[in-house]
Amino acid sequence: MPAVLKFTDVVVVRDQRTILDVPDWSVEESERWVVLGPNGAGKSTLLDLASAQAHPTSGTIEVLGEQLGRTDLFELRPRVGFASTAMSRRIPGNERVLDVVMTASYAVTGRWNEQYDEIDRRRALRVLAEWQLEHLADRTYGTLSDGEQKRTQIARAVMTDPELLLLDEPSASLDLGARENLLRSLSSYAANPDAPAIVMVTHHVEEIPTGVTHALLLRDGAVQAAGTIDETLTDEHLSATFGLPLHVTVADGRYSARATA
Ligand SMILES: Nc1ncnc2c1ncn2[C@@H]1O[C@H](COP(=O)(O)OP(=O)(O)OP(=O)(O)O)[C@@H](O)[C@H]1O
Repeated sequence: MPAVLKFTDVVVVRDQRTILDVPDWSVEESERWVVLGPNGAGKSTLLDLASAQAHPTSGTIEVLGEQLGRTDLFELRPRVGFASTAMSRRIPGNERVLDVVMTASYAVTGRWNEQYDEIDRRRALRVLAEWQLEHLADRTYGTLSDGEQKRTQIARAVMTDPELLLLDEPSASLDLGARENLLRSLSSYAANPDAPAIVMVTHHVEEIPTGVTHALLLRDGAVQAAGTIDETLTDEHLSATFGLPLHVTVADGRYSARATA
């Protein structure tokens, strides 16, 4: 079984500056990764590569066993679920929530003339129910709260039954209750052995759902540490990543961090 994601000697250069340098990183099917790092560390760039939205300047990337640059992206992309604020901005505000989720089957945003099967509709309704959104199926996307929009983005990302799920800051900007509810949903989704491999980006260790197995820490485009979450999310690695002395605590599978000086 090949790795779900494999980066080898990957370098991304923009404006003559190296914004990402990942010599060796792979994600296996059963793994759930969190990618942490300060603003500008290269986290979104990493997800753009993993979702086959961008190519590296050098190095090789294999997504679901297919090497970028040697594969048909239109076949590959539907196999990868991707939820991010950038994707959210492409969703028309007047689109019905059910359609936002259903159009994922056709890799489009904004309903046009596609013919949808009853099977797509039933699946979309099931996915909406799984993410506690069924009561909002007929609402328009633009009228949803931030928390409801985040859930809808994730529902859309899982609609195609992806083999890899990428989440860019799924709980950013949510209030405490909405964040905790979303983290609970993500934890139970991740706990299902049939769930795909997950790579989730966040700025805050408090936003890591229970069940995450691995962590990749980035600073200025470079990997500070990567591996199992308990070996990676240490005081030493986190302090080096964020550039100040930090103390990490874990309680019931949830992490928190605070400055020590
Ligand atoms: N097309 C581009 N041209 C020039 N610089 C770029 C380009 N895309 C990204 N960058 C720069 O690369 C760096 C990494 O950006 P990226 O968005 O991946 O970081 P990030 O870790 O996701 O940041 P944040 O947490 O603020 O979202 C930043 O300094 C950004 O300004």
